[in-house]
Amino acid sequence: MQNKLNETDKTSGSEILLVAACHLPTPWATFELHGFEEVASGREHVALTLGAVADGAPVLTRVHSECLTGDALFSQRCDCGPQLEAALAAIATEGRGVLLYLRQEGRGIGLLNKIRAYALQDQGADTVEANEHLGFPADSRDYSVAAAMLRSLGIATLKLMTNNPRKVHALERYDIAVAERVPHIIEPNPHNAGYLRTKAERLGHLFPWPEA
Ligand SMILES: Nc1nc2c(ncn2[C@@H]2O[C@H](COP(=O)(O)OP(=O)(O)OP(=O)(O)O)[C@@H](O)[C@H]2O)c(=O)[nH]1
Ligand SMILES: [Zn+2]
Repeated sequence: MQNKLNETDKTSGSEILLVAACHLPTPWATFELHGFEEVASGREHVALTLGAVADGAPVLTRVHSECLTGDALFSQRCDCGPQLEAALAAIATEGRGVLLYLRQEGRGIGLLNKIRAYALQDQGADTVEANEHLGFPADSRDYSVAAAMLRSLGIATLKLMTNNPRKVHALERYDIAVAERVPHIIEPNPHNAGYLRTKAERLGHLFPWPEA
């Protein structure tokens, strides 16, 4: 691990620095936690790995975008928290895998703008309309930093846990191969059913949306 510290990756469009790594015990497994800095923006991202991920075989992978409300505050407006837990559990069951935790909150618009978007949704807008009303695209995320982090960890081929085909294509654009898309579907609740329906109908997510 030590010899990888301070390694940079400029090949994917994002220059990153692997700053430090440590063990991270969790309820599912003791992962290795790798802390990265995105040089241009100073944004800090982390990766959790388990097992020998750099051996060339496809790696069970979750590329998770930050959702403070869902990941840390138990929000039921979205499916992020349960998806995060399910991904860590799946990697632990497999005994090998990686979870990238990317600091692109609110599909890239940031926490406070996401709260603005939620306020508009409280008035009846859907998640796409709310972003557009605020002057943002429906999804501003960029996966070049994800590709750089994967490369730094020695990972080139994924079994990617996602329902979002645009995430698959975005990673492939940065020369990360997705050998398999693994559906990552969470049972809906009464608060997120509309959000999941909009993701299916307007954002192209691949899951059957709940009946109204
Ligand atoms: N702007 C905005 N962002 C949201 C909203 N709800 C969740 N998010 C953000 O959306 C991101 C998660 O993206 P999702 O669209 O739920 O899922 P995904 O990552 O594209 O796809 P999966 O891999 O299938 O989970 C996180 O950064 C959340 O903070 C919302 O209503 N508005
Ligand atoms: Zn969320």
